[in-house]
Amino acid sequence: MVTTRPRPRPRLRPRLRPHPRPGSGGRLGSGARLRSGVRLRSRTPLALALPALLAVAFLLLPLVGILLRTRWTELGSHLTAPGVLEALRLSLVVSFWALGLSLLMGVPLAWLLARVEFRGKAFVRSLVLLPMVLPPTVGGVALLLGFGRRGLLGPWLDETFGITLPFHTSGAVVAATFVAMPFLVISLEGALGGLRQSYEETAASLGASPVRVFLTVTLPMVAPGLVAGAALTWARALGEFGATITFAGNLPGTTQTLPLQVYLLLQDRPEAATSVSLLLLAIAMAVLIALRGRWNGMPSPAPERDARPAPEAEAPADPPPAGTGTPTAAAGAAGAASDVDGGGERWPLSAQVSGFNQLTLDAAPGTTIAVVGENGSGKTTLLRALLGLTPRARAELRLGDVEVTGLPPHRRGVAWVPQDGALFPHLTALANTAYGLRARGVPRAEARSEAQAWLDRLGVGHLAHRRPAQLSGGQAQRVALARALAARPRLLLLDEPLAALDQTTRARVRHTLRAHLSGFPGVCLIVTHDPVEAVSLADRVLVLSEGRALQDAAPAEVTRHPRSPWVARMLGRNAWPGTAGTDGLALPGGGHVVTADTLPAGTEALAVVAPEAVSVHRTRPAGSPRNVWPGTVREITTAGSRLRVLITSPQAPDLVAEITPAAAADLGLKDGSDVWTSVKATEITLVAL
Ligand SMILES: Nc1ncnc2c1ncn2[C@@H]1O[C@H](COP(=O)(O)OP(=O)(O)OP(=O)(O)O)[C@@H](O)[C@H]1O
Repeated sequence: MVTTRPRPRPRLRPRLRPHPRPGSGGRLGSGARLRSGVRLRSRTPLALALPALLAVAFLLLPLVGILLRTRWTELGSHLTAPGVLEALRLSLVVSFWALGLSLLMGVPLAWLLARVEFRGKAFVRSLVLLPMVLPPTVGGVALLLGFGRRGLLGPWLDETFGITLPFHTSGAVVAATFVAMPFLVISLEGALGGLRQSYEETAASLGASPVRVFLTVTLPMVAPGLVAGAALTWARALGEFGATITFAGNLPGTTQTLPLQVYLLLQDRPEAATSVSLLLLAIAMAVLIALRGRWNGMPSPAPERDARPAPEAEAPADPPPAGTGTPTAAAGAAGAASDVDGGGERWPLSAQVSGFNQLTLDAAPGTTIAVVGENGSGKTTLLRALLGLTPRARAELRLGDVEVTGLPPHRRGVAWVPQDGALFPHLTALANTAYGLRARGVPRAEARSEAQAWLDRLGVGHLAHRRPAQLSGGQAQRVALARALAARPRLLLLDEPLAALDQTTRARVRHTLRAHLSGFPGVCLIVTHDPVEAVSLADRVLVLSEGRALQDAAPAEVTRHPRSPWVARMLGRNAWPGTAGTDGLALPGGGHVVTADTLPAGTEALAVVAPEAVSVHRTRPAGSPRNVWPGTVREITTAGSRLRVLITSPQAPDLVAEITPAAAADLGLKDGSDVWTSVKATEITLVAL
């Protein structure tokens, strides 16, 4: 029998990358373009192609009519006629005012619709859409009844501000805003809906107020949607006719915009009307071409850029503990360390969690707790409760002397590193890392030098000026960690911090992480599915089951005495539940395990066996231990330099043995081989459940 340390089961997780900016992803339509520039052509059924072509012709013909009937020689004189120029000026004034008002009111409205749950949301959304489907003249009548002289608000506007909207340019602005604002709201709401909230939540956890988050994270990230919506809104306002003429009238120089001019010219000088129509048509086409389909959610092909991640940076072989570092990093890092702990302040954790999670958590500063549990056991909910981000669980939370329970997420001092890091894609690694410091009001230069020091300490200082899309998964993860540590939190929450890394990088980053966590003056919670991570990084392992703490103990204790078969298997052990008898454990299927330990008869317990304690034989071992079972090899997998062999038996639960490849070759093991397994009674630990 060969002994070795238990190894984690290999995990099959996709390598995560920083998420692309919304609107920069690709969608392939029919005739999609491949990288090589080759177009995919599919056979189009004639029954669909013909009406589609008819539709194109139907849309195209009027435009061709304008182009053919335009008197090109007179175009200049038509467009520079005083009346036309006046109408153009007015159109520009009205459309830009309408755009401004739409931005002012429409952006917050889109945010509200996308981010806040409230009663009557469906009604508000319908209200936003209404001007798009309402005949504009009906819109004009409605505006008269709302804001006209004898409308609901008109007399008050007149008496209080001396404003009379009808027959005034402001009336034309109101009419244009009424019909154009929906384009902005719809476009922006769509963009906000496509933006993962973890960016905004992470920004809040770094100390940014909701308004700051909106201005520095949300808006830049939805910029393409916002620009597209704004352009459409402006174009719609520029072309507005029906509501304007009904509500504001057709007064030259006051409310007579270009579309109204076209209407007038058509009666007396149709050729001039054609020229002005051509101008409006050209403007509309220019806007649509500039947007290239972005307004309906179809992204335009992004310009090719070098988004290749940098090669994985060599982390310092032995990273310095907190407060020390390379000469360049030392000054900033030392400053950072002293700032982090607020001049020596340390942050013990005391939390009482209710709701889906029901547990009490107390930990001294500097403690790292690995949070483990099956899928759905409440790990993420626990973190979100501590952040104050979920109504599903509530944490009465005290960090040091500060009672943070009633504080909003951005004032808690609880930094969160989500699984994918959620680096802000529009900021460099340096600006990402400085984000939390800037949110706390640290001057720009100081924040940047401190951020650079943190990046240096995490071994990614040379990537400071890269955007997240140009970082590998491991580099991005380290930047995310630097960003969280730089924010000087009182509690650090890491959600599977190493999940995105390959095995080699994982070992290196784990080493770096351990060094930095040892200098952290608060408590750190790490959600993990990786037993090596749990055992090597944490001082305590908190096992969750259905939101409750199943076990909260030192890693060695959890490994030796796992309180559930799941924990035992996660830690790479065999675990058989059963009922204690006089000399071991009676298994539910009728089998029996003889153990050296004993428990009071009738106790529900687990028999825990390390895989390397299981011996495999081709024939029944003579004079062997009392736990001997026949079995069949069902699966052989590698675990580092060793092999894990899954053996099933009619007389015992499934068993995993770990042996060397040489031993497996000697035994001639393969799938389906008949074998005997044996385990010494002294190698079995009994754990009462
Ligand atoms: N927003 C929600 N509304 C309702 N139920 C939810 C919501 N989010 C999570 N849940 C449920 O709460 C339970 C705990 O979920 P949670 O995401 O905290 O589990 P987890 O331990 O983090 O799981 P995993 O390992 O799969 O990430 C699950 O049963 C899940 O289905």
